Amino acid sequence: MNSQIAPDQINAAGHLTIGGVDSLELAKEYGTPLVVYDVAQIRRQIRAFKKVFEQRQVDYAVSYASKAFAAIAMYQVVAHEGGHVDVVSAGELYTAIKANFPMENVSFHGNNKSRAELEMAVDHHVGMIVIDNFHEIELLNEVLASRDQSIDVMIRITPGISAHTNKYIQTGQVDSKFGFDLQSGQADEALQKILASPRMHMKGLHAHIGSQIFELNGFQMAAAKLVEIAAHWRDEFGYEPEIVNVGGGFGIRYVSADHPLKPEDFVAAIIETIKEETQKLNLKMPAVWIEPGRSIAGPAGYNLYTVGSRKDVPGLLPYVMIDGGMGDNIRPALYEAEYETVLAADPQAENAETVRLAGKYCESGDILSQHQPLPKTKPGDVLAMLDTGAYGYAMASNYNRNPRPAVVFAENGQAHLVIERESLDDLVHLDRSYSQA
Ligand SMILES: Cc1ncc(COP(=O)(O)O)c(C=O)c1O
Ligand SMILES: N[C@@H](CCCC[NH3+])C(=O)O
Repeated sequence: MNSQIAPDQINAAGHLTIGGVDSLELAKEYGTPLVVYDVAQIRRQIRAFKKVFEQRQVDYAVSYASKAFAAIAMYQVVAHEGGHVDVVSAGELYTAIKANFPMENVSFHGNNKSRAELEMAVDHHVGMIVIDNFHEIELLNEVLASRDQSIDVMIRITPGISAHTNKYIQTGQVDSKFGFDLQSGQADEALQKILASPRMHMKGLHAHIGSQIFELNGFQMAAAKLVEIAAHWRDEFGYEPEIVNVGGGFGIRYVSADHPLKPEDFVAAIIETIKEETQKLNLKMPAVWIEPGRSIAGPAGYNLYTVGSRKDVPGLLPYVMIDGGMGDNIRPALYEAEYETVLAADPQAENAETVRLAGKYCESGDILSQHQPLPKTKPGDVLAMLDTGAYGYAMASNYNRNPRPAVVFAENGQAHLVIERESLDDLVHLDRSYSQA
């Protein structure tokens, strides 16, 4: 029995439902592999984050880190819930623009924003640029001057905290490509440059220590560090930040061995730390911004796959092959990420064996799950992999020229196609013939 499946997610036929829609019907109608979001879960999590701030009467923004899953429909849901978003590329910004997302609630991040990206952000009146390096300060000044405009900015600092998570998704340690270093005085220098620019309105400071973090301690240390810098800036430069942005990174449960705090409990503890530290240092309580990606998109997502072939080797775990794989979810291959999977037709069925769920890509590393207990499956059975909503479709590729899956939003018993499945023609539509002499 899978503890992640709530009893009300099983319908009278015994099938898994997502957003009140039968998962087998979804597979039949839209085909597999298919990404399905339970939209109510997205809303619930954004609301839970907002509530933590509202209960404490702290000014805030819940800024969804849209790199976790960016799609017009997703920006629309976040806008409807009153969230902000952070974007990290022209492509994410363009998608937000297409969704009519309120530009004043967009923050633009990135360690190597191009001039074209900064121009796009300025021309669309993006609410906040999170400045990452000295080159960007110069570029942004030039872009603003060329348009006779000004913009709100924050400084991203590297807090010097090594979060306990996969090293590929740590970002707060001293040796990181993101943000201004503290010890060497780079952050102070950046502040002075920005304060000296009449076109940049300095609003606050930002740190993000990494992703899929379970320990509270790292977040509290980062929050305390940000307040310490705020006090230092006040004392040294007469500048007091209005906003402290603590980033995202709140870990979620992928498998039953994971026991993270609720995402909103991480945030509650962070707010308390900021309150205590600002009181100690006699600072005004700043607005607190968070940037959760995974905790909003992850648990809401399900990947549906159809079982195909199978390979049994005596003494080894069988391979059960599915019609997707590393092209729609690179995380197991990249981070040894783990997931749980159930049989869509009977998610609480007795398990009969432990298998490896292998994708269809020409890579031995294309194994989505190394040890998944399942009932005995047969070709044609639909499997639902849980918690795939963050960095799954967002990191999808066309490796082996496989089309990327469709994405469906399910809510109140209704399914809506929000990203079409790529066609074979889509795969070649950028190709041009080469006429050989
Ligand atoms: C600056 C920044 N903010 C927010 C996030 C979102 O992190 P997560 O999806 O772990 O909440 C990331 C990704 O790690 C990030 O780099
Ligand atoms: N893509 C990573 C998270 C990176 C977050 C981006 N800063 C993951 O799947 O876990």
